[in-house]
Amino acid sequence: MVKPIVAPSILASDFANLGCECHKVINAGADWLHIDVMDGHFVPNITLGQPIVASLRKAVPRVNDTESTKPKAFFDCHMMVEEPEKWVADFVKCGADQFTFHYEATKDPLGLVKLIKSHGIKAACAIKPGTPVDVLYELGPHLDMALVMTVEPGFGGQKFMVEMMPKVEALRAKFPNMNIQVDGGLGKETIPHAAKAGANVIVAGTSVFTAADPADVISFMKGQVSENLAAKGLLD
Ligand SMILES: O=C(CO)[C@@H](O)[C@H](O)COP(=O)(O)O
Repeated sequence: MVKPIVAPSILASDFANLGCECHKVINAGADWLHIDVMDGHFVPNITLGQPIVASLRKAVPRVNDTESTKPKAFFDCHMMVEEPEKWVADFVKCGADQFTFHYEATKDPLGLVKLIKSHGIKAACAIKPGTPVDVLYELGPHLDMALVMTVEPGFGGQKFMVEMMPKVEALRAKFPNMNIQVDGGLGKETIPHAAKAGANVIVAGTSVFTAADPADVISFMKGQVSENLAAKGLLD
């Protein structure tokens, strides 16, 4: 059983007002914040690192922080970096709740999952569009989440690749109770494909942060995911 989760990608936010931008989408119904970390090597772009995540953590406390009255969120860190092993401890320290590494970036995916979990946070693995889904079959039982990229990683605002949906279907068939995330080009027009295929964690940058009414976009996407999960008997 899984829940619908919408994770706005902060890459599409106004970085000069990052805290307020995050509060805006959390107040509009976002469950997680998706934090795209790019190193200029694994992908041809550079985004943000630990100092920004640490600052954001002060503005957006952890979900289990009962003392703060600020809007809270789960930090879903998507590490588009080479040698992801090197960054686990730093990102745990600056406030990550989940560390998603790329299957293509490591020689020892299972060892990395164990390392991440040994720090007490959740471990997830992403695959690029050209990577076959079956690389995740053995790793799946050890993962908290699998991420099927629906664009080439590196940039926001790209076109959703509907041809990735058979990967999502295959993962949902094998792992009915696992969080399955899709990332890239998701919005009101494309969510029906992802929801039907069985994705339950939806990353959406441009469509949420540039919307006149982010709450409407988030609730539409959650509604689509809920309906499809319910039809499969998997809605938590
Ligand atoms: O990881 C990435 C891109 O590499 C994504 O998280 C995008 O940032 C999603 O942006 P939109 O396609 O929703 O604008």
